[in-house]
Amino acid sequence: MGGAMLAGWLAGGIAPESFTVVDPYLAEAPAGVTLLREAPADAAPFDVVLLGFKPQQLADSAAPIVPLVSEGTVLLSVLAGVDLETLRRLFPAARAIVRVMPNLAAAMGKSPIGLVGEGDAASRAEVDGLMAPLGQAEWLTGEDRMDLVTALAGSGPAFVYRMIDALASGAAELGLPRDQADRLALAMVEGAAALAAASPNSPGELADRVASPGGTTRAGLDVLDAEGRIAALMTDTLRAARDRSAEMTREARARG
Ligand SMILES: NC(=O)C1=CN([C@@H]2O[C@H](COP(=O)(O)OP(=O)(O)OC[C@H]3O[C@@H](n4cnc5c(N)ncnc54)[C@H](O)[C@@H]3O)[C@@H](O)[C@H]2O)C=CC1
Ligand SMILES: O=C(O)[C@@H]1CCC=N1
Repeated sequence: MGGAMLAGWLAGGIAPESFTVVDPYLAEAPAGVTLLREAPADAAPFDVVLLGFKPQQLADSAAPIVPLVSEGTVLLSVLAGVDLETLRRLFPAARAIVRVMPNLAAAMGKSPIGLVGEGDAASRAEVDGLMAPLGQAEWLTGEDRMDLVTALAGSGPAFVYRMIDALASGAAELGLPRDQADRLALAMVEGAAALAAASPNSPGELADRVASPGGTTRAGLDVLDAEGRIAALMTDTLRAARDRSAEMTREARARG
């Protein structure tokens, strides 16, 4: 995820020389970006530090980063299920701590981004500026909403990919060659999403616009909508992801 954000920042015109990546395993960093295998022991604190490792690594990986975070540092975390309280306990000096929930489309400047954090208006404006090249950022009114936004914005692409795959599988099952079904399903979703993004109408309205009375689309929508199937499936999917995020938050707190 950190690599996708870095790609988005570089594509947005930020100089590669302004980034330092600390990663013990990453094969290489983009040209001009400094890649270190461990946090530098003697470096001055950074203006912005982004935590991008796995949530389960936080307790072990935080210590070498603590000296890089001072009263002048904005600490950003993309770690799912790690709350502000846990981050503040580990990084007491930070000027501001902000949880950021993007997805991999940040590399193309197309990510939804949920934000929640502490800090003054100046810190928030700084974070808004940093997020601008990555996609559409929105501040959440409470941290309790971050679990759900993690499910929707963070995990959401996987749910959509599963649906594209299911559409192609269904078309293959019904007779199309699989590779052709894959191409047509993907092109259809790309076009439908672009159209919806550019339209003043809601996706719900657009679905009804595609459906001619008594036509093919209505026959298909009737299957999706029967007994609230699609709505219940999506709600259950988001609920499971949201609840796992809440559970991870409790686990991270217990790890300290
Ligand atoms: N994959 C996704 O779409 C999203 C992931 N996230 C969050 O992003 C974080 C990373 O997830 P992914 O990018 O999927 O995992 P990943 O495995 O692709 O990236 C993790 C990176 O951390 C590095 N790493 C391992 N130990 C380290 C250490 N001690 N210090 C510094 N770096 C270390 C790894 O070498 C790797 O490059 C997680 O906290 C996850 O919750 C958030 C939103 C979306
Ligand atoms: O699956 C995960 O836990 C991470 C957070 C959101 C997307 N990937």
